[in-house]
Formats: sequence, C-alpha cells, structure tokens
Amino acid sequence: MKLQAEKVTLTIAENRLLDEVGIEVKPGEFVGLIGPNGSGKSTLIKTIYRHLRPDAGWISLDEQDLSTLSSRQTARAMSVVQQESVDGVDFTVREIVMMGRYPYKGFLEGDTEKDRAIVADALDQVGMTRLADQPFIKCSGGEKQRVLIARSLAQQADFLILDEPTNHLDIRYQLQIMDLISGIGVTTLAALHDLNIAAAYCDRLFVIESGRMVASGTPEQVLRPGLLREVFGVEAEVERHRRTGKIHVLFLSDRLEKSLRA
Ligand SMILES: Nc1ncnc2c1ncn2[C@@H]1O[C@H](COP(=O)(O)OP(=O)(O)OP(=O)(O)O)[C@@H](O)[C@H]1O
Repeated sequence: MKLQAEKVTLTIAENRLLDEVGIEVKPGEFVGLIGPNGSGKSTLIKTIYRHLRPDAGWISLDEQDLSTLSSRQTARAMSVVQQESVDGVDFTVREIVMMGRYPYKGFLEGDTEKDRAIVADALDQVGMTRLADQPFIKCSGGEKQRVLIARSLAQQADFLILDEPTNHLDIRYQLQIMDLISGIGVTTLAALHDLNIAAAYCDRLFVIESGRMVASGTPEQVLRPGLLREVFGVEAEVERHRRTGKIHVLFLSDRLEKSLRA
C-alpha cells in the first residue's frame, strides 16, 4: 500500500499548523516522521487518518483519494496507534484488542473462532497474553501501549500509522515493539522522538519543523550534525554502529559542549 500526501495545509484558529506538507510512504517501507515538540507531527498524522480535515492538499492511499473512502474502508486499509489512549473505559485487554476486528464485522455480529485466534496471536506478539483478562485501565502506560499495538495488529490493515509507538515503553519493549512492527513488512508511518530508534529502524525519514517539511531521505542523509543543530537546536556527533552499520547519534548537552571547549 502506498501513501501520498501533497501540499497538505491546515489552519486552526489562524495558526498555520501544516503548510503545504508533502510525504510519501512506498509499499512496504517503514518511514519515520521526526521533528521538535510542537512541529506538527501529530497534526499531520491526524490529518492522514482523517481525524482532522485539511484546508487544502491531497492525501491518497494506493492512488485513491482518502476523502472518498468510507470509514469502514478506511479502517480496513489503515490502522492507527495514537498517543492518546482509550482511558476510562471498562474493557479487558482482550476486549480492547478485539476492537481491531470491528471493521470486518456486520452489525451485531459476534466474534468468530478466526477473530479469537487473531486476537490471541496479537496479544502473544506484544507479550500481553498473561494480562489478557485484566481491565485495560489497570495496565501501566507501557502495557497500554502494547495493548493498543496488539489492537492495530489484529486489525490486519495494509498501512500502519503510529504516533510515538515507543512512548512509555522501557528499552526492552521499545526494541521488541520496533522489531515486531518493522518485521511484519506492513507499510508504516511512525512519528518518532528517539532519533536513534528512527535511525535503526526506518528506511527513510521526513523532518517537520514549524508545520513545514524541511528534509527527507535515508537516516544517513538526514541525521547530520548541521540538521540536528538547525532543527532540534542540539550539538551532536554522528557515528556508525560498529556491528550493524546503522547511524548512531551521540548528543552533547550545552554544558558538556562548553566543558569540552574549555
Ligand atoms: N486543535 C488545535 N488547535 C490549535 N492549535 C493546535 C491544535 N492541535 C495542535 N495545535 C498546535 O499545533 C502545533 C503542532 O502540534 P502537534 O501536536 O502536531 O506537534 P508534535 O510535533 O506532534 O509535538 P510533540 O512532539 O510535542 O508531540 C503545536 O503548536 C500545537 O500547540
């Protein structure tokens, strides 16, 4: 599945949150969207999954204008793991994951054996089988994140959108979830804060700053000291991992940088 967005513009309360933004995710690619706090990552992601309607521009999935798809067609085509979780609801973990099967069901249709098997498999993949019958609201932040990822796996969509998928996760689950998501081969767009996670897993990165796309390319092309200084306002050195060959960013805080110069 291919996603294309062109010249997407969105203004809310006279603030231009997205300014002629373009992004492309090719079939099977894992693309990372990076940028400082408040740069527009969530806003762009919400616009792509139709939570927000752009004032101008086009978004298409496999050349089909997204605005022409019904909500059921959209839910079968793309699944979303949002930053805001579904707090305050009285469902078990398993019931939350079963919600991923809704786009495949008719009105009042019950769960089939196939649905139950898919849900069990999704829970197993994120390591949540043991807590399947626990209320979702009792889960820790990281467990909730894993449940929401399991729900999106159960949805079996061809395009996956993730807003900060490793938020709340300890390092073991950050790597496990990123391994899992990148390993299933589904076309994926993920907003990411951790630039080393982005470098390790993404085929390409798009950089957004103040609602404008300012750079794109492979992690190696994008994650350069000059860009990190201009966009994120940090000093950094970029190295290559000795064994994987992947780019690794070594950050220098202002204080460290000053003490090194002194
Ligand atoms: N509904 C809204 N009305 C007005 N301004 C908004 C709205 N939603 C977001 N914004 C503003 O748009 C800008 C971009 O916000 P957004 O959440 O997309 O950034 P982000 O890159 O995802 O940030 P973060 O890294 O902090 O999650 C921010 O300045 C935010 O305050």
